[in-house]
Amino acid sequence: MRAVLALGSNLGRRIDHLQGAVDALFDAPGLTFVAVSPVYETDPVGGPEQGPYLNAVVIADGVHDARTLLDRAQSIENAFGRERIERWGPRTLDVDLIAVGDLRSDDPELTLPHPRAHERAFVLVPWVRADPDAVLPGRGSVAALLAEVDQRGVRPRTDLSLVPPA
Ligand SMILES: Nc1ncnc2c1ncn2[C@@H]1O[C@H](COP(=O)(O)OP(=O)(O)OP(=O)(O)O)[C@@H](O)[C@H]1O
Ligand SMILES: Nc1nc2c(c(=O)[nH]1)N=C(CO)CN2
Repeated sequence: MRAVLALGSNLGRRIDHLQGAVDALFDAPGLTFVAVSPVYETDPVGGPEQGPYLNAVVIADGVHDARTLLDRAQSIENAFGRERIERWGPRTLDVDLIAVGDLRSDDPELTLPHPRAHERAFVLVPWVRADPDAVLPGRGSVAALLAEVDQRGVRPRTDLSLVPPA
């Protein structure tokens, strides 16, 4: 299956955290790199007052089990010093599973597709750049969803970029 992951960071060396996540995701055998989006600087959505995020999307193939991928995403977050203090609070690294194939799940531990992806410009804008034909299962084309969201808080950082894993 193909998986779409959203990366975010608003603490410390933000771009290094995003690059570290890309590298760590693919550093063990199993996942195949498909694409990485440009990097965007985004106004924080929800939570306490906090600094701007860098956000990007990465796409991987060869996923056999969504739960294993979630475990991997969470251990990568932890390796980058992620502390869970409050909901939607600032973080060194966030790795969210946006979609895994056509899987649908309403398990709170792993909800698929991600329940807020369709309304988040900081996910949809990079995703459509990584895959112009992207479809969010159950909600249709990402390009069409984008027309419904406010994109003003999402700015390209053309001076930054993520390199595909070695
Ligand atoms: N699709 C998903 N991707 C990542 N985590 C998920 C998903 N669905 C459910 N979860 C659960 O959400 C819990 C909280 O995750 P996290 O702390 O990253 O939330 P958040 O990033 O602050 O907020 P949001 O869920 O709005 O992105 C995790 O422990 C995880 O089990
Ligand atoms: N701009 C922006 N805002 C957020 C983000 C994020 O990655 N970018 N992540 C959140 C929880 O997942 C909450 N708010």
